[in-house]
Amino acid sequence: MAEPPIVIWEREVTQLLCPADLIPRLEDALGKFSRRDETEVLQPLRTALPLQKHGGFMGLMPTYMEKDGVLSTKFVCFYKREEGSTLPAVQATVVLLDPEFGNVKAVMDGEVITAMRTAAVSAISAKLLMPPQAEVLAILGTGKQAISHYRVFTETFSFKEVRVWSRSKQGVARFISSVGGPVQGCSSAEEAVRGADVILTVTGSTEPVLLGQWVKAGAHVAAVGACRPDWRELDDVLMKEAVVYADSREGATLESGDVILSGAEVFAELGEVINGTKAAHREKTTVFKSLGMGVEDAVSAQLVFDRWKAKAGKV
Ligand SMILES: NC(=O)c1ccc[n+]([C@@H]2O[C@H](COP(=O)([O-])OP(=O)(O)OC[C@H]3O[C@@H](n4cnc5c(N)ncnc54)[C@H](O)[C@@H]3O)[C@@H](O)[C@H]2O)c1
Ligand SMILES: O=C(O)[C@@H]1CCCCN1
Repeated sequence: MAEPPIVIWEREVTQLLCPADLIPRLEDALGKFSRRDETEVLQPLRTALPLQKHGGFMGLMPTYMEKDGVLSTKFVCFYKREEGSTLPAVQATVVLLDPEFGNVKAVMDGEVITAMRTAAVSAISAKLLMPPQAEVLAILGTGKQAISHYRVFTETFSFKEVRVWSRSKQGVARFISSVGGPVQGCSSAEEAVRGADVILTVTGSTEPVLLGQWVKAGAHVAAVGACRPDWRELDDVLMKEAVVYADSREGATLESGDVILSGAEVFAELGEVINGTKAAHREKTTVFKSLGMGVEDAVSAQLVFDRWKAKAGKV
């Protein structure tokens, strides 16, 4: 009889995950994914079940890493929320299974995993693609992803200036008090991004919030929101001018409104740059379109599980 699954929830996941540990594991996972070796990473395109009545979707994100012995699925519900809504935009749970016996080993909070791994992958895109001596970071959006991105980026890089914009002044004020570090609130997205070397779009917007005419030549944009074919964060000018990278070429061409509706070509996956099979055009304006992948959740959940067992003396 298999042991009942352990439950590892938000506080413990937060204590067990840190960017310094996550980033190398995610770089390894992105490279394995882009090699398309099914014994390394088996990750079908996620299922997105429409929750019509509530303006959302339930995503099912299975991943199997045969060589590493990792089997997981993330269940994630994500919604387009109206301004002033107090409902969460994203709710997630990650299940880690034993691939040989099929039993569930652990059930974990997916909020912290999603927030941390998404920010860590954006940081990997910046490591590879931002201009040398990048000094100014601009963040558009002030929610969960904005906070995790602020924390990972300020731990990983040393920017001289960090700016933030939100569609509400209250959002900016809440963000500044949440992060507890140096950041300048801006009254418009244009004010935040003009002259910035790295721009993070982490909004729930379905229309462009970042216009190409505001973006400095050679800047790097990590676009995290707008993960549906008819949702946008970036305008056509930026998508046409930039060299576009993605976590998954298939994900971007089937799920990203910024790619689909602009007709932009995906030049490379981050994993291809990590594997050395595609160039990092740091000298050009670059966009990393992040959709999110199950393999990122799988390696994050395995790290949490390993750390939990070590802490409980169960290695
Ligand atoms: N790429 C990935 O792997 C990944 C992972 C998780 C979430 N996401 C996406 O990232 C986005 C942010 O997620 P979150 O968890 O931070 O959500 P959140 O609700 O915590 O924050 C959303 C932020 O966007 C702002 N916003 C919402 N609608 C807007 C609009 N129309 N114009 C301008 N700003 C607007 C909100 O004010 C808030 O500051 C969502 O679109 C979510 O689906 C992507
Ligand atoms: O990969 C993820 O976790 C996110 C969930 C929200 C929609 C975009 N993808």
